[in-house]
Amino acid sequence: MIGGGVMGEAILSRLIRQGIYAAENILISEPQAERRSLLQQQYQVQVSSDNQAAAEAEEILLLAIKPQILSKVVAQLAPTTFSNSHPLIISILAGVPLSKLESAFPDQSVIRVMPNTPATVGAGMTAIATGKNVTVEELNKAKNIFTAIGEVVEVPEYLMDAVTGLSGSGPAYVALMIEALADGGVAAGLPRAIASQLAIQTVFGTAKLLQESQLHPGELKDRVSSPGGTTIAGVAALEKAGFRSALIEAVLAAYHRSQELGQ
Ligand SMILES: NC(=O)C1=CN([C@@H]2O[C@H](COP(=O)(O)OP(=O)(O)OC[C@H]3O[C@@H](n4cnc5c(N)ncnc54)[C@H](O)[C@@H]3O)[C@@H](O)[C@H]2O)C=CC1
Ligand SMILES: O=C(O)[C@@H]1CCC=N1
Repeated sequence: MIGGGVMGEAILSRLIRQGIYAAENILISEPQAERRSLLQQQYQVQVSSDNQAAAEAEEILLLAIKPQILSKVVAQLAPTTFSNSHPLIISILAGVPLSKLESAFPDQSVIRVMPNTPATVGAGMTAIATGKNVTVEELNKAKNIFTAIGEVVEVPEYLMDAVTGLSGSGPAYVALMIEALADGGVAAGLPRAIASQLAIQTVFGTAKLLQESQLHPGELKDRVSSPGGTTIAGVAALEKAGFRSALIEAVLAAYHRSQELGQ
């Protein structure tokens, strides 16, 4: 793995916990010394400050750096890096298209994925788009990795920026909503800890109910909204504040930023 940050850690921690990879078979190249020691102490993975060491992986090379520095990182790898090894290259970089990845790693199998941070607890959502050199076996290997940390969906590459805007960035939108729900509870007199517990479990429970019942979200909203009751008063306040359009605009803003990052 090149890049041992938030998302890299989310993925490796779950893969180790699920027994998909043994810690000793994972090498993370990461320039921040404090990140290296945290990853080594917490997960017993191998760490290095040398990307070349990580790039010489035998099976999988997972790129988990910021999209803005991909070119710099690739330029620093030896031209002979892949002369003796052909790892499956998996990129989690927002916005970076397969065309750019394949020109950075000519003749290598490249897969573009968009995971998200709930992968840490095995509840991730990952979309996969495959490059032109990828075999069925390699695709299945990538699917197995990301299935171990949550749900997986295969999409055509042109949808990956939309995926990034929704599920890639989505945990931040939901966290913001949970924080605001708890604030509402505190405003109504609840102690912070109880307000947070109520907010988190309400969002978790509603998502679980929708996932298992296959109900349309609008149907669930109607079932909760008793005539003349409390819920419809809250829903009316949300509609007045443009809650829906705010979320739609958030996804679109992140989608457009993902497109920009891929330029
Ligand atoms: N944070 C998230 O929820 C998600 C992030 N991603 C993608 O994951 C990638 C990493 O994002 P985060 O983990 O959030 O960022 P981060 O900043 O937490 O992690 C990036 C890591 O790369 C390291 N780094 C910097 N320069 C480097 C170099 N030259 N060589 C090797 N490592 C270097 C940094 O020290 C840092 O630890 C990005 O491309 C992002 O688009 C994708 C899905 C979700
Ligand atoms: O904010 C970002 O750019 C990354 C990609 C999706 C979630 N975090």
